[in-house]
Amino acid sequence: MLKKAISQAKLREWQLEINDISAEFHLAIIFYQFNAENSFEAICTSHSIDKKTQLLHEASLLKLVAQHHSEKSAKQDTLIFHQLLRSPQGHIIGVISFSAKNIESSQVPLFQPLTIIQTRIANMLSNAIRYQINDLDVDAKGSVLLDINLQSFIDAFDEHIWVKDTLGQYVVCNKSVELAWQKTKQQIVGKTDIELFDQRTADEFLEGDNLAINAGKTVVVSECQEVDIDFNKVWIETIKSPIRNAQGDLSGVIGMTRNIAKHKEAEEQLVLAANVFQNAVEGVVITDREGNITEINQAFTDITGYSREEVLGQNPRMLNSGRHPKIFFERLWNTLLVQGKWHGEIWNRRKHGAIFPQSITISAVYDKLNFIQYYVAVFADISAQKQNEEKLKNLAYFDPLTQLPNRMQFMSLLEQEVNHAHRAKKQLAIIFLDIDFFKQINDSLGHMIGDEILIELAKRLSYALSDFDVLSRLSGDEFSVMIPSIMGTDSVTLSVDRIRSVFERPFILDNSQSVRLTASMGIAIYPSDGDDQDSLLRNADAAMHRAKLNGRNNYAFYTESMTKQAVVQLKLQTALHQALVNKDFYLVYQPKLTLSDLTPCGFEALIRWSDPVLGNIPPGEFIPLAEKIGLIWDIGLWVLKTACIQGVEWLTQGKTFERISVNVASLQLQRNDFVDKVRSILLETGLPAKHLELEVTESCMMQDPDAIIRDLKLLGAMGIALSIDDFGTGYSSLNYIKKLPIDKLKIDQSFVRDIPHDPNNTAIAKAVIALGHALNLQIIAEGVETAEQADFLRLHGCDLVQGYLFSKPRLPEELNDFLPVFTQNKTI
Ligand SMILES: Nc1nc2c(ncn2[C@@H]2O[C@@H]3COP(=O)(O)O[C@H]4[C@@H](O)[C@H](n5cnc6c(=O)[nH]c(N)nc65)O[C@@H]4COP(=O)(O)O[C@H]3[C@H]2O)c(=O)[nH]1
Repeated sequence: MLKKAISQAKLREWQLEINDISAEFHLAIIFYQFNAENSFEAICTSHSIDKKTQLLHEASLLKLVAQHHSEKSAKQDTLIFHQLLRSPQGHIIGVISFSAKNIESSQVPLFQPLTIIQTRIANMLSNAIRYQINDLDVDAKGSVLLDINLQSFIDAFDEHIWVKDTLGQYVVCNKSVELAWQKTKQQIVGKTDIELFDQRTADEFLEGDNLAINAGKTVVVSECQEVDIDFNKVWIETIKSPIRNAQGDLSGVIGMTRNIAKHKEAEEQLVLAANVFQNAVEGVVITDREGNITEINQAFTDITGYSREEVLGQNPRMLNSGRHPKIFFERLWNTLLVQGKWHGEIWNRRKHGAIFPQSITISAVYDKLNFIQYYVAVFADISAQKQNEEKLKNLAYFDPLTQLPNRMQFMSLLEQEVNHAHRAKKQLAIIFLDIDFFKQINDSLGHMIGDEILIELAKRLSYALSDFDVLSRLSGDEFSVMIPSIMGTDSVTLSVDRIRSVFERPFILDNSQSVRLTASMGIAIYPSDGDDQDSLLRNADAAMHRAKLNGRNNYAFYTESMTKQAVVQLKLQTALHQALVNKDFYLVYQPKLTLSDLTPCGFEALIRWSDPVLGNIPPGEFIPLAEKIGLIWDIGLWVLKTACIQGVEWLTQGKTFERISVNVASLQLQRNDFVDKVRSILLETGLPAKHLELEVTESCMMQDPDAIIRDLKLLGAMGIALSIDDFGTGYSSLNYIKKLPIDKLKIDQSFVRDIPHDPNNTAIAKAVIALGHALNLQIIAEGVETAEQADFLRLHGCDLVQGYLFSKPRLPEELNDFLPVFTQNKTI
């Protein structure tokens, strides 16, 4: 893709250059620059180029672009070269295209001028490329003309060059030979080796001659270390080749001795580099500039599991773990292309699927022209290092015995939560827990057993607490719990209760012995008992000590009044759990009447709880608690079933009523099996749906109103009447009221209480009646205590009433006045 447009001024300069070169070499030259759509447009062309040649170039280039810019193509009798022009960072900035005709007749010499042109073009177009074009004499066909004699030619070489005839006499030698042998040409030419050297050396040289003659081709006859005239040790190599005349007869031997020190050095370097490459502990992968793997080392295979054969030609993205987002690799490539190097950590995937972290350095390797040629990545598997770091982190922040956060981690989390609670204006609680008499357990049963108990306790506590609570082991037998975002002391008491339940089961030890434990707890609340993590923990600790003083197996709030409140709450909670089992609940029924003629039309079932110890507890107190501790579902079903059984009993006794209404808590409605439960209770008890009414509160619409509307419609379709209780006290969304399949609105008793004297309540009562009637709903007023209230409601069109004025909620057997008896036998 074209990364940088070339300026018009530069293009004009190149146009002149292109004309110049094409005239010089009789070639067609075009420079293409890609446009934004990544298709190219011709920018500079040589004067001589015709449309046909240009089209030929373009067709061939298009094909090459599709093949990712390979650099040469042949078309018919024309050889077309495409030279990619890259910026020093490796970006393609354009393509220079040039062609020569009649390649059959001038294939070999043509190659050289073309190379020169390529070089020259590259020099012209890229500042990064510096090439010196030699002054070569080029004929029309492009062949290079040389005007030299053999002696001056061989004298130009540093290598020793000589020729011997078939008699073994030297016929030619160059200047280097004279220097090396410390003899003049005249002293050498016409002499044999025996005449020039000692016997051993002469034999050795003759043996080399024979070797080349017998082989019939150029052979290396010796490779050894010698001392040169400057007493430097050098590696030299001697090659010899037989010379034959036009008839094929042997006419002599040509020899050349050359200094191969550089070659040797490079060879040694190569061997060394290859050894380092293969034996490196780090994995090494080399790719070409397109990203195809060209080489890997053994460590790569050891780390990734892939053999050389499996990865050659593949892209390293085959190791991608999917753990890094796209932007990660975009940044990596950006750095690599701009800076030539990238270092960082990457998660890759081994052949067998496991992902692992590696520390990796990727470097771009440039060629002489500063084009990127390869990428080399060197990486180390740092899984072990990561694991160690993780272990160290664990040691610093977690208790090694229980794996719970330690004091340091707890305090840091507490600090964060305090800050959060401060911003959100919320409360949070800290429970400081200490196991009673744990020292005795350690002393009598040993520390191993003590540890076992602590581990088991940590597990039980983690299980009992909610996912949002933070449990930690502070030290020894001290634990702490942070409860973020509490709604008053009630929710803390619930957590305390859950923690206490953990101690109800004995702890079974390895030797099948069992121990019963208790704990003392202290509670501090943010912000009333401390406004930072230190004061909160300190005060929770102080409260725990007070709980211990109060006889252990106990808990205390930092603020004493809270402790009292919590004790009452906990007692109530425990008793409520027992009430269903012990059958301590019963129902009373309050009659509802038609206001116009005061004829009874039904009853509201209301629950009562009579606890043998705590006495009568009003529903206003225990229903919210039952909702909090999740008992409302069971209690609600018990009420519904009991009311239905009562309804059936009245009907079978021939007593008539329109409907019995039952209160439904919003938590009941939120269960998706509520409708099914109602249906099965009606079936089980035999009460016809037309005798049942459900009173729901507005607040039930607060969560998932669509699901609630769907369920209420199902209930309505069954024939059950639905009314909205306490209308006006809460949510009151007309939007939902409009959509709900309800029959009645109930004016809350708080609005009825002061009518007709309180102007606000009077206005609200009138508005609810008007609104309800506008929506075709019946209006019932509850808590009617006075004739004045009844008159007001009648005057303003209220349909139904209930209240102490007519009857208090009563036991079924006390309600005969409100249950007219049918004289005829009637089936239900
Ligand atoms: N001051 C005064 N009060 C009157 C008068 N007439 C009726 N009441 C009282 O007003 C409450 C009416 O029930 P609610 O608004 O549904 O309010 C109920 C209802 O929200 C809840 N509740 C009672 N039974 C159940 C039940 O079975 N299930 C559910 N979910 N909630 C129930 O407890 C609340 C209180 O119930 P209760 O104490 O039985 O109190 C009843 C009833 O005894 C009156 O003229 N003056």
